[in-house]
Amino acid sequence: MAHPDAWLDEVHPSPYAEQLAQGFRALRFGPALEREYRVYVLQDSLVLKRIALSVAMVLWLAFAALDFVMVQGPQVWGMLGVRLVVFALLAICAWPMFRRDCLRLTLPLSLLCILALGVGAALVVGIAHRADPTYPYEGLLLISMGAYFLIGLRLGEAAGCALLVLLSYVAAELWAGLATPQLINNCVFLLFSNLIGAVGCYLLEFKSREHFLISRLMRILADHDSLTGLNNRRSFNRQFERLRRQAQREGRSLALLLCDIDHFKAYNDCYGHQAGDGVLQQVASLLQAVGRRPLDMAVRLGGEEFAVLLYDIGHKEARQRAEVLRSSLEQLGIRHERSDTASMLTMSIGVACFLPGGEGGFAQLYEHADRALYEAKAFGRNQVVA
Ligand SMILES: Nc1nc2c(ncn2[C@@H]2O[C@H](COP(=O)(O)OP(=O)(O)OP(=O)(O)O)[C@@H](O)[C@H]2O)c(=O)[nH]1
Repeated sequence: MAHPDAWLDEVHPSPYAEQLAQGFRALRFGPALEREYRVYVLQDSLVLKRIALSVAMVLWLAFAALDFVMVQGPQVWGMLGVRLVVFALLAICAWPMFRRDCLRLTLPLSLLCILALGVGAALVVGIAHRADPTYPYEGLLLISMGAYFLIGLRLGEAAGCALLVLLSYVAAELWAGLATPQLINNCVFLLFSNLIGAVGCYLLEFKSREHFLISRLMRILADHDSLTGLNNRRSFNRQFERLRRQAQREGRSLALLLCDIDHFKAYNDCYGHQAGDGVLQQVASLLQAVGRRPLDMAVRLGGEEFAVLLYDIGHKEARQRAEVLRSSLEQLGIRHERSDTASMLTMSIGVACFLPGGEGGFAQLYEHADRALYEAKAFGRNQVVA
């Protein structure tokens, strides 16, 4: 039976596959992936954080109403004062949290809100316990569980907040003069609840990290050809439109090289399909070398047809690059005794260009390059037509 992680071989080398194979029990990736994951978590939990903040504000007001019912005496005004300050702080945090461009602020604001709720609740309990030691303290549990499960914090952040809330509670109870056995009992209860929260939060974060890595790998698998590792037609179609718009915006040109190996059927028939696969991989490496800048793109369109999209390159230079590509395959000297064109494997290339300010879309550029490729084949193969 195949090893359950055998599929990772298909996406090697990839930092996501390597991290998945290495494991992440300490809930930490390598520095670059860790940065990417943190941005992903922030984006992913933004809606959750907004909902949690709205619910917290409503509940906080409901608890304020409950204070009125449960506590008779002047302390209620102190409790309400604390509730009011915390509510005002939540309202101030809510404003940037609901703006579109708030991503940078969401983590510090979430931490501030949960700490304000926790320390505020501990203070309210302390004020109440000075007069009535039977006043419930379990609201603190809700806040700790919210930190662990509700607002999309990572384990370290959630546990840090819950610990500070617990310490504030102890300080408030010492100030209130709560009997030591009751304080110990309450603290043990809160500590055990924190333990359960931390274990649950660890498992959630572990799954979230695993999901992050697997979803990135799935995207790579969906966008790349498994034999050559080049982009496939689907990602080419999608990214072409993005690059075309960028080229138009920046007044740059865009060149498309359509490449087709000559007499590849005959090569397969003569040397076998596996040797043919090896050749496709070698050709892919040549294409990658030609389209190696960040905005270039090397693609396997299907079978023995490839494309290279070159950003910010004019007609003349595109033709030169195509010529380099054609001759680099020739120079590999892969024997092809059944070729009518040459004694070695060759390819034909059609070139077309989008010039700044030019009209037309993908279909038009592709049609021009395809026509040029057809001519290269018709004129005898192993050549570039632009
Ligand atoms: N080894 C291998 N062969 C493939 C793969 N995909 C497609 N092919 C083969 O590529 C060949 C393409 O043949 P044709 O379309 O007739 O083209 P050609 O023989 O190169 O002829 P010209 O393009 O006119 O020079 C077919 O024999 C396909 O079986 C692949 O993944 N691996």
